[in-house]
Amino acid sequence: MDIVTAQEMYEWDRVAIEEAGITGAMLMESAGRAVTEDMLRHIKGSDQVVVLIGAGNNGGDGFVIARTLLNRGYNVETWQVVSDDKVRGDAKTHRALFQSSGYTYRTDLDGLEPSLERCDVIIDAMLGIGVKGNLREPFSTIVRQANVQRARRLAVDLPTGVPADESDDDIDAFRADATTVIAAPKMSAFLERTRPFYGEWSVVEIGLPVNELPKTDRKVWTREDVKRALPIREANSHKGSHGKGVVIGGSKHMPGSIAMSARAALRSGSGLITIATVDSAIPSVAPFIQEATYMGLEENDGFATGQAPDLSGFDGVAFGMGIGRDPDTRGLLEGVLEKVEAPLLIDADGLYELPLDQVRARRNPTVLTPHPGEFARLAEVSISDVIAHPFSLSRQFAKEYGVYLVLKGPSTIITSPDGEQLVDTSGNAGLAKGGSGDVLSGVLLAMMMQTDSLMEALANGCFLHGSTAEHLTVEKHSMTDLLANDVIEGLPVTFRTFSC
Ligand SMILES: NC(=O)C1=CN([C@@H]2O[C@H](COP(=O)(O)OP(=O)(O)OC[C@H]3O[C@@H](n4cnc5c(N)ncnc54)[C@H](OP(=O)(O)O)[C@@H]3O)[C@@H](O)[C@H]2O)[C@@H](O)CC1
Ligand SMILES: Nc1ncnc2c1ncn2[C@@H]1O[C@H](COP(=O)(O)OP(=O)(O)O)[C@@H](O)[C@H]1O
Ligand SMILES: [K+]
Repeated sequence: MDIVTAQEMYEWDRVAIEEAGITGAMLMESAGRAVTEDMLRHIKGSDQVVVLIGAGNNGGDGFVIARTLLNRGYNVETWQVVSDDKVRGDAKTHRALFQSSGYTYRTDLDGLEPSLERCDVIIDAMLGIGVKGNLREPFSTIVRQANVQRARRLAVDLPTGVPADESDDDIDAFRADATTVIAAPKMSAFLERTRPFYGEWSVVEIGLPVNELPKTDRKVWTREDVKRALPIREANSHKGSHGKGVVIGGSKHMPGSIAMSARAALRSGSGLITIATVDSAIPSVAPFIQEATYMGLEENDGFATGQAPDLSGFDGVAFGMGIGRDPDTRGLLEGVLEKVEAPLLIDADGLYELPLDQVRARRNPTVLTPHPGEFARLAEVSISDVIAHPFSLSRQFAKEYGVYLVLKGPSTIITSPDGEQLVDTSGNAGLAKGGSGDVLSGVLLAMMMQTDSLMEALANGCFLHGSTAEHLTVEKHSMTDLLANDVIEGLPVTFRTFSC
């Protein structure tokens, strides 16, 4: 499923209208009808519905929605919140259709608040992708009034006040319980600051000529994508067919991280996993992971040091989990960056003082898996910049350093060195705990060794990790008590949902 910016959406509309010959009014009719159909899940026959209509085409959709609901016998009050002369083009056409169907709308805004207080459902068709900057009156007052009502709040395309794209503006917007998105999700549905305004969202098809539309290089990675792309275990496979991987990390006082990464990699189908860690950590880790083999690293004061060991013969390497930030570890990291020819994943403390020039110089794939704080440090920007502009900063960074970047968060954005982006929305706040990232690194390492497409491998890994947290918090745990180790032990159920 493509993710669009406002500009890309306008281009799709242009192609539909100018090249495919679908009229704007026709598109608005199908959009309004498709949105109504979707919204009916949230509307009961006895509900009093208020439809709020603005000046642009989002408002035009609102006239179609109001007419469709009225035609079907629902109780609807329709409010155009701008003066008549502001409504133009296709929206004006649909207002005329609304009126010629025998329906009336109100514009006396003094009476709006009591209506909002009385109603059961508020449909927001005030502003869509055309919003610019902070809300002006009367929108800001109406949004404030709507947001405090007990009524269910449903938004058309996107909640009024939420921009479609990345933005630095403060957000004052309609707080939807659910949003019916037209044709394709907009970037803001995945951004930390704007995503909560959407509530639960769904996408409706509106009759755009899908095969003629310019492709975007940004997509949501869905369960169907995972089903198609997950590696299949052939009946006659042997352990070598599924990857021989090594996880390098851990320190005397942090032996747990590397154990979790290794265990997650094994649970995710790796053929063989070697744990490379400081000698002093091996006795505490080994009893818990008998399936792994071990490689001792030289240590100084409990931290790994010395040269990189011989890592030829491995199909994948993950570096950094629990390795600590001791300056003496740097030589080991530099050796790994220089010598490893297999795909190399770097996470956690491995990202702390990462020599980016050396990363750029690598001829083989490098995957970096930062959370926003780690990425801000790597890209030399503030965390609030990362939160506001994760798509563009990720793309810029991945292209500049030639890396696969997995920027973690409630929506995880995976970017290839040529700028293609996949977004994983699985997971929940149960994962906001120490150790979740270590588990993810293990799952990703296993996936990287079992498929030719690194992008698909990374997206599959993120999805498996996140959807395991989702099913565990439904069936067995709460978001409060869920631990990283629970996620590892929950992976088998996730895999089983894909294996039949
Ligand atoms: N054929 C199509 O294109 C289709 C489009 N579709 C639908 O159209 C929607 C996009 O429509 P759109 O481009 O008309 O923009 P939209 O968001 O309705 O409003 C623009 C108006 O808002 C105003 N305004 C802006 N910022 C403001 C602010 N801060 N505070 C207050 N006012 C502000 C702005 O005023 P201006 O700044 O120009 O004075 C202008 O009057 C899209 O989301 C989808 O729902 C579907 O029907 C499918 C077919
Ligand atoms: N609120 C959330 N919703 C969905 N996923 C989340 C949420 N919080 C964290 N995660 C996921 O949990 C993992 C946390 O990784 P990271 O921050 O590196 O954890 P740690 O450093 O504690 O191991 C990432 O995969 C991230 O996407
Ligand atoms: K809207």
